[in-house]
Amino acid sequence: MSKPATQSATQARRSAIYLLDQVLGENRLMPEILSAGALDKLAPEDRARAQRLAMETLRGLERADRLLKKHLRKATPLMVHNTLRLGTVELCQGAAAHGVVNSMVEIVSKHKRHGKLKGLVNAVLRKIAEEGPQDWSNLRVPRLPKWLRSPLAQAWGNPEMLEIEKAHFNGAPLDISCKPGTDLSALDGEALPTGSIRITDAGQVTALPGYSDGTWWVQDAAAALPAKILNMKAGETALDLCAAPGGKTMQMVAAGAKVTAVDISKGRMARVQENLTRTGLVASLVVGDALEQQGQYDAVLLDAPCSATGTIRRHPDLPHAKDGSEFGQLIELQAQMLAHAWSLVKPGGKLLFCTCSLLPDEGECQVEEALDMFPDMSVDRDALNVPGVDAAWITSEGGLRLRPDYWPDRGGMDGFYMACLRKAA
Ligand SMILES: C[S@@+](CC[C@H](N)C(=O)[O-])C[C@H]1O[C@@H](n2cnc3c(N)ncnc32)[C@H](O)[C@@H]1O
Repeated sequence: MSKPATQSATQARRSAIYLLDQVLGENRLMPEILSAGALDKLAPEDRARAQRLAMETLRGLERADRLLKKHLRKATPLMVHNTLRLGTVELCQGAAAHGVVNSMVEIVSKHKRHGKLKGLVNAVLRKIAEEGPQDWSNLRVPRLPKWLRSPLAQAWGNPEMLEIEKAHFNGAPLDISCKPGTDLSALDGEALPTGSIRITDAGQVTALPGYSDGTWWVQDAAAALPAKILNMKAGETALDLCAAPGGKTMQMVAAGAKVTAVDISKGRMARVQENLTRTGLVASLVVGDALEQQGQYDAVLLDAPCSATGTIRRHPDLPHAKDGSEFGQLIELQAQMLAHAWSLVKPGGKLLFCTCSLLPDEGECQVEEALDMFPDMSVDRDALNVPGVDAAWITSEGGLRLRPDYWPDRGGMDGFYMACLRKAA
């Protein structure tokens, strides 16, 4: 028998609070917490709801804290604070007050150590229910923490930074890539200029038409561009060096290329296999280090590990769980990977370097340095001539810079950098 709706909503909220405790207290990223099985016992709808609630709270955290500050005179334990933050975000986004307040009071009252604070939760959330929704919309768009805001504002400018933060706050729609010739009209989405299909308020992905037929897969419109730019032809060989979960591998296989997909993570490679099985596409899979691969390929695609700062719209946990201390190591690894990837490209072949980062050090600068280092490397500017690419996105060294504040009326795109590098024949 299914649980009553209120019980199920409270369960989802309790799990959302757990996710917030882990991100904000233990500096863990949501995918890491989820892959450790944190929500496995929940029904799929409750699991989706818990994740959505935690993400909405992280997006609105600055506003929630500003509203709560008025009502909290003493420091509250993190779990109780996160309960109040979640309650505040839900109330300010229009959820029914009695349901939210009762549920949050029940969650805290059952907590072994903090049960005695249920009165505080009740009193504060009742006040927020009265005044919060109006105050909420007058507050500024939440800003990134300084450690990340400063380098990004320096790279793109202060007004642009505000637009990027607006895009982060708005979250991301669902974008879809498909096999060539697929009819996706049943999805009722918007056809984007670059060829992806965009669905707003998609709900559960696995319930969308065509999911089980495997004709399409989820892939942000920006993330779909590297393989479009690489433009593989039937029968050509390609090495996808950091492949999981396999979006770009699937695009290249669907174009007819013979693809070898490499990823260092066995668990993430299992997701590539699942995706290939569902879509009926075939590639050779190698679990291993990109730096240890050998051979010669018509094309190499290097989607290097990076700060992932271009994906904050979909991963609002990132600025809260990280502090930028690993950036230096990542930049060094990207340079090593780029150099090794270059050795795997046949004469006359090409390397597509990309990162889902907003930091020029992980994009433009990597390519500028590689061009200085390798005399047989040049940028293939003609490769950027694909439908929907705006000339304003092309950088001085010949790469493509994408930012979350582009396409503002369409719902934005992930931040990405990519360049197609051609080896002399
Ligand atoms: C940005 S994700 C790749 C996304 C993928 N290209 C797609 O389109 O679906 C980066 C991947 O690099 C992998 N990775 C990190 N270090 C690696 C290494 N030394 N060798 C191979 N893969 C690595 C990670 O496991 C992760 O799956």
